[in-house]
Amino acid sequence: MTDKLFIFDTTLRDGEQSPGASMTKDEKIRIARALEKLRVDVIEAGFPAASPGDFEAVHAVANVINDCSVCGLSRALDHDIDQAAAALKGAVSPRIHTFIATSPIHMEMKLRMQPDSVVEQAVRAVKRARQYTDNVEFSAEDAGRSELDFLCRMIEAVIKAGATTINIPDTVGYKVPERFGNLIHNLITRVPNADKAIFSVHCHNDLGLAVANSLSAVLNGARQVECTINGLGERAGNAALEEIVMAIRTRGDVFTCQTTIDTTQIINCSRLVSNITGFPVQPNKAIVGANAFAHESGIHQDGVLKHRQTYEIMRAEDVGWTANRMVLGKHSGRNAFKAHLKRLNIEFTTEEELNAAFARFKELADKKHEIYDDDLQALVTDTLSSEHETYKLLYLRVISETGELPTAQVTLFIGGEEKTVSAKGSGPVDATFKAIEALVNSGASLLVYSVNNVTDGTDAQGEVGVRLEKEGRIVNGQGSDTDILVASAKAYLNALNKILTPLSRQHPQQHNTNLCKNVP
Ligand SMILES: CC(=O)SCCNC(=O)CCNC(=O)[C@H](O)C(C)(C)COP(=O)(O)OP(=O)(O)OC[C@H]1O[C@@H](n2cnc3c(N)ncnc32)[C@H](O)[C@@H]1OP(=O)(O)O
Ligand SMILES: CC(C)C(=O)C(=O)O
Repeated sequence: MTDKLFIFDTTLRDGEQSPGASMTKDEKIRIARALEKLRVDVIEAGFPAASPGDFEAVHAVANVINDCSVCGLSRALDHDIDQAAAALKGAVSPRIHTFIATSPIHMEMKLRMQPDSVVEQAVRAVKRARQYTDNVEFSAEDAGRSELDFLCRMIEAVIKAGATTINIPDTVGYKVPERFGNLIHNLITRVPNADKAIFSVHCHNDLGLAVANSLSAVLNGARQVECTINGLGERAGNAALEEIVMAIRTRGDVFTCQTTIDTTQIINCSRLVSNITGFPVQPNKAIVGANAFAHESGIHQDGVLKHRQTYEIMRAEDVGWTANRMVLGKHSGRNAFKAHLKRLNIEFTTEEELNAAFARFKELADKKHEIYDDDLQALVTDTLSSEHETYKLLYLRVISETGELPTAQVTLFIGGEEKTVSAKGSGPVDATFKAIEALVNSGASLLVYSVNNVTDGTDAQGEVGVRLEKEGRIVNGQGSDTDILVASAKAYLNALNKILTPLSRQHPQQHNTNLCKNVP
């Protein structure tokens, strides 16, 4: 007998708390649609009380998703709960998720509240949420460092108040698997009304143990796991959805539960999230890394050729990698192009968008031999995100020679007019950015510049990510092209187009000093 493990995806909420991963409403809708196809059970779409932009984004997601529950996070405060309820209006299955910290350090130092008042506030919050929906989740923030007796008391009280899901977060990623599993076991056996709720876990990856802790909890009775695509999330991130799901599926001999995830959608979701946030997936990342199913050494190749399972415990196709590729190139037509996009779950709402993407595809195919899925994803992101462009690149010429400062000549389309300028810089990218700034004068500062090749070979598309900051607001921009300088200019303009448009979501995090901002 197996039972169901619910998958609660929080890419759009905790994932978005990654410094620099803020998403616009449209980006959240695109990811939510992909998560619906992946068949997650719950999509946590945001924190409606955080900003008007996030409220709108949660509302929009709630109104386009039909096949899974849509959830909004709120503190244990009337105002936050009312905002969450209002944002979720129209959802087929709305869930309000309310939380309050239960560890001594959080209660004393952060909330500055007595434990009794914390229980009272939690009960009040759950009751208020229940006035809006019968699908209410309660989280005991920092449960991983909370005292067991107090946690039992709190959980019993909030279940009695109407919470239907009890989430046990390891908020700071402090637990180790055996202890975390024991905690879940103890809670489920000690709380008298535990059978009236589903126990859930939400693990952070500060010690690289988020997935291991989540799985240990599942072995001890947790039946919901909160996780994110690519493990995105606050600080070192959350448990990676793809790793949890594939571990449960691959080790059916160990786990007595199953998810209802369509695993073939995993790669599409991973690429989409990476593309939108500008956070690349490391090649050796489990399941979704480019090398996860690649074999390089002769002995491994020999083994796989003779019998695949000698070196593979999962099938690449089962998570959405294509085993037999239909090659897309400059001789391909619109139907093949559309078929590839359909497989990637990319849909255009208008014929113009499709035509623009097809024209860009043809341009790219003229420059490189083979177009891979990542190329398409990058190219389409460019097409979809160019809708609201105030600044558009028309022309770029960069001269770089030994012993001389590089010069960039840039022509931009700004508010209906073409404008050209030249500027020198310490490197070709620096010259390009300086020339753009000479025309735009944005006042933004560059926090991060990164380059990745999207596909292999010297004809690969380069994908550039930049992060700009202006008056505390941080945005990411992406651009892709076979010419790294053109990709850099596009990424910079993409970020400028976001930062100079009205604020959709202000991220609380101001700086990320771990990332490099040296510009060549
Ligand atoms: C572990 C997690 O991931 S929790 C979720 C984290 N996500 C976010 O913080 C979302 C983005 N946050 C925000 O936009 C803002 O912090 C807001 C809108 C939520 C609140 O902003 P502000 O009202 O300016 O408060 P600020 O963020 O400075 O401080 C948080 C306040 O909430 C209180 N608080 C924190 N958690 C809770 C809770 N669960 N229930 C009730 N109050 C809480 C704090 O004690 C503090 O109260 P104080 O102002 O009386 O000292
Ligand atoms: C609000 C809760 C679920 C959380 O994000 C955490 O504790 O990490």
